Amino acid sequence: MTQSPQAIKRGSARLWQLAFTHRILVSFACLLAILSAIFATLPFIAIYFIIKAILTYLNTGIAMDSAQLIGYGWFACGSAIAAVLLNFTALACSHFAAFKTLYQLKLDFIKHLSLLPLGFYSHHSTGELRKVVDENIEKIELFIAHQLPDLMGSFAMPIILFFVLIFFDWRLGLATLFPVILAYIILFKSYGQKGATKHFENYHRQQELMNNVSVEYVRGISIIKAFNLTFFSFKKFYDIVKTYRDYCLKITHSFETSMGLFLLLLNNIYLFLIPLAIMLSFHIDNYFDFALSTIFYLVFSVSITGPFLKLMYVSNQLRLVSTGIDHLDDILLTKLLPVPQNPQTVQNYTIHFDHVSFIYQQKLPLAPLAIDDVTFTAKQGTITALVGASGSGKSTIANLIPRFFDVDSGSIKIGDIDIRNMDNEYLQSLVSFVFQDVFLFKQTILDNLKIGNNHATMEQIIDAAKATQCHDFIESLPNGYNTVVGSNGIHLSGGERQRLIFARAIIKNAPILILDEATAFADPENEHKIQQAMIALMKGRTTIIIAHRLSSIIHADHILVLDQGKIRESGQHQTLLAQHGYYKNMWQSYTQTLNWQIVSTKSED
Ligand SMILES: Nc1ncnc2c1ncn2[C@@H]1O[C@H](COP(=O)(O)OP(=O)(O)OP(=O)(O)O)[C@@H](O)[C@H]1O
Repeated sequence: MTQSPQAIKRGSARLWQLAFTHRILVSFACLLAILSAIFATLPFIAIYFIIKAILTYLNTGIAMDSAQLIGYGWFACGSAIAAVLLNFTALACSHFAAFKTLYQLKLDFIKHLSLLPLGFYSHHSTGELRKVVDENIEKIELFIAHQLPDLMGSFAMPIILFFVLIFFDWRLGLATLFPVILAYIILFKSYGQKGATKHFENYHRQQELMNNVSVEYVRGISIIKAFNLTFFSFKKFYDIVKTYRDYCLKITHSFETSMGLFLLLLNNIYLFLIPLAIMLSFHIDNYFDFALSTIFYLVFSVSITGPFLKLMYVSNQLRLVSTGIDHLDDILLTKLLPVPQNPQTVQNYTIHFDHVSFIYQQKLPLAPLAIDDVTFTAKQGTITALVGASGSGKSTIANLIPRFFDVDSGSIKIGDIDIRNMDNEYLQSLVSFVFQDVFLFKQTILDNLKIGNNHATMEQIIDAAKATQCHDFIESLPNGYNTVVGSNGIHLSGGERQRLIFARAIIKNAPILILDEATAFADPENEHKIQQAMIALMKGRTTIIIAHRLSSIIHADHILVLDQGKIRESGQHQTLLAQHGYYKNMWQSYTQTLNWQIVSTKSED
């Protein structure tokens, strides 16, 4: 089912493409649904003949043929049962096809997500992705399993009705069909009205946005409580809910008249039928046949409403599901990073940036360069520190090395090989990335450490844990390395979690380390332990460290001072200080802040 972007159709065309993925099964389901619709009309025909027999008896006194009447009765029952059974089998087939399609689609989606560049996740929240996976794919399943057979039955029904209605008395038939046709003209006109499609699209997008923000809101509830914020102070959420409500109202208002008329006409067909029957009654010769037809049409008109309402409901759903699919495809169409034809491997781990520029929002004409013509070399086994003000481009440089994004110009090489010429899995195996945000899975500590390397021996794991100052606290836990993180009140401090992540990186044993220095957990004991863990981690690796405290990088082999995406100064700590430039100013501000902390602490004493 995985398709090239060009092969993917949009909107309802795409929905049909998906619906008929399992063509034979779905076609069979549709055929059975149509047959079920035909069988569902047969009891009415039997009823016609039963009424005819009764009226003939009342009119002429000729005795009714009871065997024939019972035959009609059995025919009506048999047809109704056949209609139910056919519908049941149609639904069984459509469900089977739907689950198969759903399964494949989810697999494709998850596979695609796993292949997307990691930078994709900085633009898409978990709430958004969850909605796309859960809701839109579920809607497709619902459409194929239920609504498609309904739609086929509902499409077949008007055609069958047309012939049945015209067959007995074409004038009464047209009088019955007239309000139905009028109802649909009114409804489709309102669908086509200016802005209706836009309202639907906006409604859908707003629903998605509300979903994302509500996830954010729930996640941030502790902060709201801690800062004693009221619901209304969480303005973003409130505004989005309000806008969503506005779109709901807009849609409701734009369809309120047409929908009202639609329902009024469909539910009151007799209002057209009876006056016409009265008018015609003055011009007919055979009252008996005419009365019979009129009764038949009055009975039959009641049963027409159901299928037509279903048709309306299913076409609405079709529109919603199609919009949902477009959102799904927007993600499926996100370009994967190009894969090299002849992937290369490296001989050494020196990183070289050659005139690299990068922009995040390429689609925006005036979007600034996050990285602007950056050139530097981080020699194998050395420590390169990135310093600079917030937004100067430190994280961007770090993110470009494992190809979270591809550069817009220039190149990044590891051991003289352009990273775009490497197999992505191979590149990831070369780099350990240690983020500030520490994320541990709700699994055992051992499992969390083994994420670094599933084949690591217990000895290697313990060695890594010892080097990063984790072993002692792990041993003190009730089940040691088999303690589940977050279970039974087991809570790890921020510093402990940070050190576990360091141990995991050591276990991965990648030759390149990208380290986003943690600024939290800076109490003296923890800081000392974290420093020791960091030294163990950096040993022998080509390290790029995003430094937030200048004191931690004074021994770095190379310091890059960034300013607005450009390298403003570079060199070692002492060399940079001797230049009396930007770095010196940063250093002075930094040391002043430290002194201020000491002074203020003293003054408090
Ligand atoms: N995902 C993103 N989408 C769009 N722009 C981004 C994204 N991430 C960063 N930027 C922009 O790119 C520029 C460089 O950001 P970057 O995160 O690299 O800076 P930084 O020096 O690491 O900042 P900090 O120290 O605050 O983390 C900034 O202008 C930032 O707003």
